Amino acid sequence: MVEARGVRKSFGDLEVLKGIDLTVQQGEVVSFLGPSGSGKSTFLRCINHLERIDGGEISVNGHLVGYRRHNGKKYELKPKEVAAARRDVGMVFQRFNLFPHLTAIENVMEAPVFVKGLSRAEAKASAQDLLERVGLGDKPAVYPSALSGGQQQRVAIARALAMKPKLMLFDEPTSALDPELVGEVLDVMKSLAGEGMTMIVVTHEIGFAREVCDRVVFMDGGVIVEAGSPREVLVAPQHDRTKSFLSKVL
Ligand SMILES: Nc1ncnc2c1ncn2[C@@H]1O[C@H](COP(=O)(O)OP(=O)(O)OP(=O)(O)O)[C@@H](O)[C@H]1O
Repeated sequence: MVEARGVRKSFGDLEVLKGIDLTVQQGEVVSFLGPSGSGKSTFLRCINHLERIDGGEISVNGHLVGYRRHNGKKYELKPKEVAAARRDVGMVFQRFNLFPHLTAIENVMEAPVFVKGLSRAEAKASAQDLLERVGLGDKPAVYPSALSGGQQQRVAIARALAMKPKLMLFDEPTSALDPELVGEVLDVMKSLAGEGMTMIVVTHEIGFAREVCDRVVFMDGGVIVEAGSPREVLVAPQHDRTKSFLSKVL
């Protein structure tokens, strides 16, 4: 589903990604752990066309991110093609990013109506199903300001699912939540994982990484230091940098 080779990215003189290689199979759930500033969010944003990479290649579902190949040559995607490519990918951010002037159901309907051109009735029915799936079937008409952080994040997950993505990216989805609300969001993510969704999750929730993820990637200083099963990386890490990080967070 995701194939990254030698991905490099700098902001000015700051080299944030120094050659990332990663393959994520369909249905796999991969978590990214690492210290603040190690490049985890930047890598996710590169996968979703939110940042342009400076070197290497990423493909999602067989399509090169940012480019298409024709007769062996690479051509930069036009904005319309980028929009089409992004439909394969749903992303959930730390700070929900809901439209404050739209109700929960309108937030979920927005993209299917305006991007996919679905009728409002069709979009509304499937948005209601999605709200039910995230445990908010009774809140369609509520505005974000009247929802808790956990509820807003669950609406954000429903909104990302509304475009029927093949890959879901989560960028620290529980970091902005009060501790008592973290579990309800993780439960929704856990059930998505159980349904076979391919997911990449940047998180500081070690328990989620250990119990739900197929693979854990530890990143530091713009490189993948080690990757493996949750047991390999979290219980018996090989590298001092991983050990030192885990000793601070566990
Ligand atoms: N748009 C940008 N312009 C300039 N520098 C940026 C930009 N985005 C990220 N950076 C820098 O890139 C580095 C990596 O940031 P990134 O957000 O990817 O790290 P992270 O591992 O996700 O950290 P955190 O866990 O704190 O979110 C940081 O030093 C950050 O300040």
